[in-house]
Amino acid sequence: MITLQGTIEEIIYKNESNGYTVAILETEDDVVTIVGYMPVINLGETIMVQGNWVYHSNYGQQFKVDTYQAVVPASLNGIEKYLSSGLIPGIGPKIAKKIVEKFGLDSIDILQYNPDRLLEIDGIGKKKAQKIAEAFAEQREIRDIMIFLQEYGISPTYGVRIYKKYGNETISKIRENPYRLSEDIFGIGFKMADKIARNMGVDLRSDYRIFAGIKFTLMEFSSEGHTYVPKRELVDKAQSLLEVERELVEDGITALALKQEIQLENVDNEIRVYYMPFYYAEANVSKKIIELALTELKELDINVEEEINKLERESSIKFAKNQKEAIRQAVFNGVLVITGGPGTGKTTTINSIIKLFENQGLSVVLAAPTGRAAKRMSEATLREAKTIHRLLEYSFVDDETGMAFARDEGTPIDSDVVIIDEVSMVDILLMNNLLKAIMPGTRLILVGDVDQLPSVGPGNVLRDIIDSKVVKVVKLNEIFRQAQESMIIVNAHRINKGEMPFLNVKDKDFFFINKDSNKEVVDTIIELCKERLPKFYGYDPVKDIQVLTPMKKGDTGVNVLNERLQDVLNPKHKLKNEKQVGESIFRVGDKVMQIKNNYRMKWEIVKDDGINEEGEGVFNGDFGYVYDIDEEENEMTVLFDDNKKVVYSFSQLDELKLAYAITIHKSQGSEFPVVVMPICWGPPMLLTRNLLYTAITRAKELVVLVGNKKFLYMMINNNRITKRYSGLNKRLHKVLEFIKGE
Ligand SMILES: Nc1ncnc2c1ncn2[C@@H]1O[C@H](COP(=O)(O)OP(=O)(O)OP(=O)(O)O)[C@@H](O)[C@H]1O
Repeated sequence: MITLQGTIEEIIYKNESNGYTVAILETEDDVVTIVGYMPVINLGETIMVQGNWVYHSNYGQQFKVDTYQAVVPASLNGIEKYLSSGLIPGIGPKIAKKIVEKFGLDSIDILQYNPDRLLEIDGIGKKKAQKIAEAFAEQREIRDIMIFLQEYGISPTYGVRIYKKYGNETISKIRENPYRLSEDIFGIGFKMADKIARNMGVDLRSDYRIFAGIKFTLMEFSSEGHTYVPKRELVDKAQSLLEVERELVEDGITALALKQEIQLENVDNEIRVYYMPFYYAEANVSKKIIELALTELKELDINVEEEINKLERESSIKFAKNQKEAIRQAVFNGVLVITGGPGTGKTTTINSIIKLFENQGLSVVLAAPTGRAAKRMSEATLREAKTIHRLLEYSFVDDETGMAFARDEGTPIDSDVVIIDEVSMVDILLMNNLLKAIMPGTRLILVGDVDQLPSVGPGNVLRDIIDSKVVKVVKLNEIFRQAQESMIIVNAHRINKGEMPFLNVKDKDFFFINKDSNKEVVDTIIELCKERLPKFYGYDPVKDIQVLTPMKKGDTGVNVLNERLQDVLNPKHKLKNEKQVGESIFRVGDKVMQIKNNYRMKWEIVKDDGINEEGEGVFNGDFGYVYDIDEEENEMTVLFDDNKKVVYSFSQLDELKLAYAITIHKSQGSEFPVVVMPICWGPPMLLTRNLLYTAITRAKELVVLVGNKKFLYMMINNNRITKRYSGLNKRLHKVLEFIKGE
């Protein structure tokens, strides 16, 4: 084994996910290429490497690194390069130069032991000095942890996430039970945790392993939307994952049930296995729905039919029979479901219900599951509508508890009527949290289109409640004349009934462009967004047009479409900063979407009058534009709706994705002026009628489908509504029977 020491002059290649690096090392008397797994080396850093010389047929002589250690950089040049590499947020090339000019070879020591002295540098104030000191300390800690993780084959991308979760307890926590990684870290599944554990010598048949494998399998079922899984299926799947005897899995399930981490339930001679939170949620939702439905309401001293006539006169419309029925039932029921497709008058009905109650002096609150849906509800009713999370005052409590809902049984929502829109998107956990905060005697009105895709999270809440028939349901089914003008609405209803849509009717809003190959489809979509739609209809290609696709991967998936659309709609430009994250590039001006809820992310609205507004929370599905990329500070600023400015550190950029194209699943609850969608081959599990229905009902003004009609027909005929294991319907009946004493 040979040892070399030198400074990293250049990083030629680095695979972010596994740490494989090719770099140029300048030693005292030579310049050499080094290759190997070195996840935590940085430009300008001085390192000592151990390994051997190898000969590569294309690249010649190289030094293959087996192990390496960092050495505190010894030269002024080395220190400056190291500090300016972007490793420490707050220090960019300019500040690095100043630090080295001031402190010379002591620079690193000053950062480590005496960061107060940074104040001596022009341009560094107290706040900035503190930020740099913290970042430097964290960087040191991360380095030790990364090296530990690297020994067990964990890539740097995950290393950072693990560190964020466990902090300086990382090493001890993983040593104690490596399987916790699969529960705690987004992106680490059982298989990866298992590999690490096996590397550490954990036994194949250990309890930790069996429990983790069972819980992981159960979570996989829930990520497909199931609230429970039949025990047989769970054992089959967990056994093939764990590769141990069946009895061990069965025993593991019993042990977990005794520890109350899972719940077993015998229904019609089938044992159902629930992950605990879903069990509690399902049980509470059923109890609460029945309780709300049966609680006697404070009677309103009105003649409902007269009120309805009055509302008709005031809004100069004649309600359809079912609209009247919905208004009537809203008065008499603790729980009412109003369902219907697009253009069937849901919004008009809600507006009338709100007016009726408000006229009687009752308070009404409005909410919807996503920020965008809440915004639309607010625009349609001219009243404040919140996200359900906001309504329940979801917020940070303390480090131990994390985020929690402040509104619950103890501090319920203070309102006589609660109306929730887009309920098809609400999963069992959120429904449970919502119902906890609703007092018996409050009227709850759930509005939604049951034919949309079900919630992303587990459960089939709206459908189960409707199918159970235990509460009043009014289905709106008349498409009003005004709505009939729109082919989007007419076709949405046709598709929902399994009929072919009317395509390319002159002067209408629903078009199909025939293209056979995937390449032609993508080329046409690009051309539509860039040229045709802006030119002929005046649409803004980025703001107004949304490309929706069923798929993430493949020729017509979001990744490819985004790359192509970014290329033409926001091309590379020397004045536009860029930042590469994984496979994609963010560029100033790009359209992006937040892909997970981050309740603690700070935003600021900068107003003309100089009084700025501040708040917290950026949510899954929020759209924004890249406003600034600052290499010096390692930060990217995004401008969201209402001019909310949010600053992301580079390490948070995995919360954002390019959004010229998004998946149909991610589009739920949003609306766009124009929807463009590829119609191509894909797995039948995915290409379903309600996926197509959801996509086209997102468009307000224009739909353009591009592809092969064969696949359009295939989607319309594919009425497979993927079965979800959910016990809510049955449970609602059980609770009702119990209360009635049957
Ligand atoms: N009773 C009625 N008579 C005539 N027109 C009506 C009536 N009710 C609603 N409309 C009109 O029908 C159209 C669709 O109604 P509305 O927006 O309430 O439906 P919606 O179900 O909320 O639709 P979407 O889900 O697409 O938002 C609107 O233009 C509305 O003014």
